[in-house]
Amino acid sequence: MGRASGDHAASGGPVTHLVVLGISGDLARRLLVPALVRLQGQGQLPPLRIWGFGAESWDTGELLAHLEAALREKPGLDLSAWQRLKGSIRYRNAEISPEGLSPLRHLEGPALFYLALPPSLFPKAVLALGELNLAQENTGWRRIAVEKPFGYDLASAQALNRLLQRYFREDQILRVDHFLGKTSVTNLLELRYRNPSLEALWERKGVAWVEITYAETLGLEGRARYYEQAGALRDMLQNHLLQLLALVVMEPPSRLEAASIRAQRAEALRSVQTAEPRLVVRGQYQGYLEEPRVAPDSPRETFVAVRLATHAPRWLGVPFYLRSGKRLAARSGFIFLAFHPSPEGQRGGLLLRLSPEVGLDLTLLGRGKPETLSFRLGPEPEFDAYEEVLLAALSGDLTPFPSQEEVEEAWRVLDPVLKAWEEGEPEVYPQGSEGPGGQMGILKPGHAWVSLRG
Ligand SMILES: NC(=O)C1=CN([C@@H]2O[C@H](COP(=O)(O)OP(=O)(O)OC[C@H]3O[C@@H](n4cnc5c(N)ncnc54)[C@H](OP(=O)(O)O)[C@@H]3O)[C@@H](O)[C@H]2O)C=CC1
Ligand SMILES: O=C1O[C@H](COP(=O)(O)O)[C@@H](O)[C@H](O)[C@H]1O
Repeated sequence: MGRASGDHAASGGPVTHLVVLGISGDLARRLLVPALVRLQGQGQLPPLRIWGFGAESWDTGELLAHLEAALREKPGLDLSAWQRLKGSIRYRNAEISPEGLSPLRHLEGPALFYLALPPSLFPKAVLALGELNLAQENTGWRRIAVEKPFGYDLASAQALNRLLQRYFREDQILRVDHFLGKTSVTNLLELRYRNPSLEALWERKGVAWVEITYAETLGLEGRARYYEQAGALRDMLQNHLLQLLALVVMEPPSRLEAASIRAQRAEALRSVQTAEPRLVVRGQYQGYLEEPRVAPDSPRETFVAVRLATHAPRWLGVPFYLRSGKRLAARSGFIFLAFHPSPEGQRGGLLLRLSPEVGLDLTLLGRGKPETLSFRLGPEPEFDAYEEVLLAALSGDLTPFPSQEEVEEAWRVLDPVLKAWEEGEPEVYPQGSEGPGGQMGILKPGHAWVSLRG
């Protein structure tokens, strides 16, 4: 690794350092580096110097070959942008410790430290960067991006926040939740903010229940080492799904800007009542125990469903059903607001499609059968979720990053479930199904999950 100080781009502007801890891992290969290449192709990146650290005993050439092989599998990616970007990447095989990261000691200029590491290494990484004084902004801004899951439970998340705050200010800390970078998710906020009339419907008088589902057909994708530690609750529910819930529950922000949006999301999460373990269901797909690197008696859940409630006056008495799982019948992410039934018992609703399609279906009742109007919202997304995350991180826009309070409130909601799950085991469900039958048991009478088969 060469010198890391006093760099200037050919244009004369200061170089931004992007330090990726864990650049040899799956996230970097499949999501972060392709996002960087696309941004490079669109001319969105400042002059960058990328310092990659990983546990593989490679040299820079070997890392580049590994990244390039993955990029070649991505259809439509502009490889000429990769040719321009790759010259700025340097790799080092090092331990995550002050000694291992010591080549960064004399880094000068603005820098983003991105923790693309197993979550168990986050504390070590923060400590190492802090002890090397890399949070100090004497020569340019400094930020740290911490991937999810942020902590393992409430106590570990609080400890990680304390450790971060020993070295970094809150506005230097970026807790990554890539769902907040999805256009389909930002659309939700825009929809509410730009259509104040919708707010009359967006509450208990208009809505009987809310369902938030993120179903995947994918399985472990070679991530057993991580998933065996995490499971569906920590992988999807604590972060992505509770953030979606916050965007539904919150009062619209007074302005579409980071401070206002983060404050409203935090307030919404604060209003959510602590989960009751009897209203949570965990499932495991048949065959999970035979996956490579999975313990033969693993209790890890690949599906979770929960019924939650909030004290927010707007939503008092309205149940929120959240679920996510792997190897289910369909890839389908959506938020469904079920309207109150007609006197004959029929129901309309508003379905916000998040994945794979993005849009909105409004079902209303007439004399015949219910009619559905489908809309697309907004233009084709300009950037994908990780592109948005990287752009925001590099520009210092905190909007897509949950605050300390948001992550801690989300853990507070789920902590009793983690404790209850120290005993018992998940219900097995067939691959390609709607998930474990037990999810029906948490619904209130007359309520139903939206079928994944459409
Ligand atoms: N992969 C994904 O799809 C997503 C991942 N994330 C998050 O991103 C983070 C990283 O995940 P992912 O890339 O999948 O994990 P991986 O296990 O694939 O990669 C982790 C990286 O950390 C390195 N590493 C592991 N142990 C050490 C060590 N002791 N010292 C130095 N480096 C080490 C690995 O090196 P080596 O490869 O050489 O072992 C690798 O570069 C996690 O927080 C995850 O939750 C978030 C969203 C999606
Ligand atoms: O963070 C994660 O998200 C993905 C699902 O998100 P998507 O944007 O790829 O649809 C999930 O597969 C993965 O397990 C989880 O870590």
